[in-house]
Amino acid sequence: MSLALDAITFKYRGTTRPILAEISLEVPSGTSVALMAPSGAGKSTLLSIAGLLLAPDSGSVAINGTRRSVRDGPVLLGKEVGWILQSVNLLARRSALDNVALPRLARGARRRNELSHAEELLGAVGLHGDLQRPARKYSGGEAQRIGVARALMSSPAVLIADEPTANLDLATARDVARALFGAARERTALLIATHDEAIASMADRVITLETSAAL
Ligand SMILES: Nc1ncnc2c1ncn2[C@@H]1O[C@H](COP(=O)(O)OP(=O)(O)OP(=O)(O)O)[C@@H](O)[C@H]1O
Repeated sequence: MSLALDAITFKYRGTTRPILAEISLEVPSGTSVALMAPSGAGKSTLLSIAGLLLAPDSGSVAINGTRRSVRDGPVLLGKEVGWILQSVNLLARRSALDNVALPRLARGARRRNELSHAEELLGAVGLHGDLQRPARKYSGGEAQRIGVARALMSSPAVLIADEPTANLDLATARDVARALFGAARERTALLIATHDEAIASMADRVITLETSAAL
């Protein structure tokens, strides 16, 4: 079991009722779960808890069977836990290959191996050809694909995607999502929040959060 949330309850300070109450879900390795909910229902909050950025009031998070807390977050972030957000923040002047490989190179990995792994992952998300072009020359959809490859570079046990296609037009968003699901399959446990039903339907399972009257 790669990601397991058990009875997560969370309330923001100053609010009266929990935004999340007793939420449990499991994302086995190699599978995906899409989280859908109306705006404000707590998707990002739940993702932050799953990604060890925010401590729940009660309940637990386990990654690969080991219970983890926010204290583990800084160590596991970008390694066992990968993130993909709405904006991808690439290094504009560095190549697509460098953007994907740099986090690993910065940790002392061997350049040749890492560049070849980066090329394989960029291929898995549909980017082929000249990967030496600076990142600023890629379109929004292509940049987000580079972000997906970058997040997969450290072979994270868990990949958390918070509305990763929200800044793209509908057709591009769905293409990028297809690439994301394809590349993540068999590599990681993917938990993705989205408002787009077509994207959610690409996941192995869809979970809908009910709106909580938190405030
Ligand atoms: N730091 C905070 N302090 C107090 N309330 C917060 C804080 N962050 C978020 N909230 C509130 O908690 C609720 C859930 O927010 P969250 O961002 O998790 O929702 P969401 O489902 O991801 O929404 P969206 O789809 O619009 O991104 C919202 O009502 C939000 O205003």
